[in-house]
Amino acid sequence: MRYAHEVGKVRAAEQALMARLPEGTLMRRAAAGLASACARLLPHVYGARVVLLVGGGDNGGDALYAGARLARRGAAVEAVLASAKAHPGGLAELRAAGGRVVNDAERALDTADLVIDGLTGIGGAGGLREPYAALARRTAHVEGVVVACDVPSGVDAGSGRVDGAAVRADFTVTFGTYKPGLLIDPGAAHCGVIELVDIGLGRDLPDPDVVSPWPEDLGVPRPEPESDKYRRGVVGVLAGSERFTGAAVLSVGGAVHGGAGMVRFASAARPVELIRQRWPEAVTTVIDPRPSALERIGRVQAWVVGPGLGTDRGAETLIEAVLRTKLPVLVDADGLTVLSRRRDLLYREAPTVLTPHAGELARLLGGGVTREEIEARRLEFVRRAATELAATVLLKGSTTLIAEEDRPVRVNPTGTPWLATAGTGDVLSGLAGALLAAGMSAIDAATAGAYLHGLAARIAAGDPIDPAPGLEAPISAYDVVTALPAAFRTLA
Ligand SMILES: NC(=O)C1=CN([C@@H]2O[C@H](COP(=O)(O)OP(=O)(O)OC[C@H]3O[C@@H](n4cnc5c(N)ncnc54)[C@H](OP(=O)(O)O)[C@@H]3O)[C@@H](O)[C@H]2O)[C@@H](O)CC1
Ligand SMILES: [K+]
Repeated sequence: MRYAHEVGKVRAAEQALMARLPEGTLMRRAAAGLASACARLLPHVYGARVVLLVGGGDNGGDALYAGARLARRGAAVEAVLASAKAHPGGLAELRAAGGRVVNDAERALDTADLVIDGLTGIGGAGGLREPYAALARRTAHVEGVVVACDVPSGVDAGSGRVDGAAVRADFTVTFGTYKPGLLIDPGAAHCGVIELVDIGLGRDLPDPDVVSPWPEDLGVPRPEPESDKYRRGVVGVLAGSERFTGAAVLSVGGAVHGGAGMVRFASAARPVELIRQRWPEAVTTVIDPRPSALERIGRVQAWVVGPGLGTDRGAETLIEAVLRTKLPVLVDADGLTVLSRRRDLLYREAPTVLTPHAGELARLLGGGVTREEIEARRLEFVRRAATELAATVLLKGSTTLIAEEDRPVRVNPTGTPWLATAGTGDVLSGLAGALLAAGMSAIDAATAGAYLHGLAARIAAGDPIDPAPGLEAPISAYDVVTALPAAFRTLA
């Protein structure tokens, strides 16, 4: 896992450690890490043109000390000061090493091989003011490599929020621990490649607030030689209606390719007929929306309910029946709309996974919360939703977040903008439901489901190893289903 801590906790850990170390030690460690990362990015340090963008806080201090180190190795280092308060010790060290302060930012940036963005770090608050904002914007036209010190300036370190101008870095060298804003969009998209420099915070850091899994953290079960279809998990899918049939096909597709030992599908006559044709491996039952409907379907280990189900009384009856069982349930799409008027159904003993996008979550939370507010403050709202709705909440978006009360929020590292297309959410519901039925915990099934879904989309859209922008192609939700086996194979 990659671990991230809220800014207040980073500061507390830094203070605890600083109290035991000679003054300035931490900044020197940070600057040494930053300078050596920059040196690796340059073909030659000697003779390279390096420009420092320096704000009035310690982030600027780090940049100045790193610049001094590069100057001592023969780089031509120029500093552009955005504030009259630039770190005095750092400035003195840069000058002593042969670096200089310049006023003509345009000229310096035009010819830079490498730019260190030291405008703001964890102390940045709100949208960037001038002249910081103009300098941040100007970095978009730099031909050299842009390296952000700790956090790309203009990105809110705690949340990833970007309010106006922000640096888009090729590399971000961050200190001590990741910050949530480096892992969550739009901030994440401003970081480029992130390198974590250990400055010794280790034992002073508490449990993380946000984590992002590596493939080896996912714990997706593999069938044992003696596994039969029941042991691998039977997932029940209640989806589709006479009017909406496509969502059912996609959800069952996600479940079939999600490793379920068996998929039981129950719905109205038309979607059942379609599933029989498209997914003959599913066991189907035509049901009426009655409280006793589940009895006819047979035994399952987890339920998926909602995609294409409609939002009428019949859909509500089925959702109520499923949520009254003692089995894990994943509710998606129309199921979420029904739940927004029946939140009473959520307070149950067995695990519930909700998979809303921001609009659906706004409806579920109620109280005047808007989609725009959720999109701007996704971390805060996913946490709040997990607590208020007593469920595992997977909030879809350009970075999918997964929250459960009293646990670090998980950030999904896979995905592609091409995933924002109709029907992909239905695939995720079946996939995560199959993982629930296989015995994974709610948060692990949601995390692994989001990971595999995002990776399958990348595989379908283009090159999964080097997804260079421009080389990817549009995908359909069905392409995501088809690419799921390739996504699973990467976990082997
Ligand atoms: N603590 C440690 O031990 C260690 C800390 N380390 C480093 O320190 C960094 C944190 O330093 P920090 O606390 O000084 O804050 P920082 O990020 O430089 O920002 C403050 C400056 O930005 C300015 N500013 C803020 N918002 C603005 C806006 N919207 N628009 C424009 N300006 C704005 C603000 O201006 P002011 O409000 O004062 O006018 C002030 O000048 C951290 O990220 C890491 O790099 C490492 O060396 C490891 C050890
Ligand atoms: K910065």
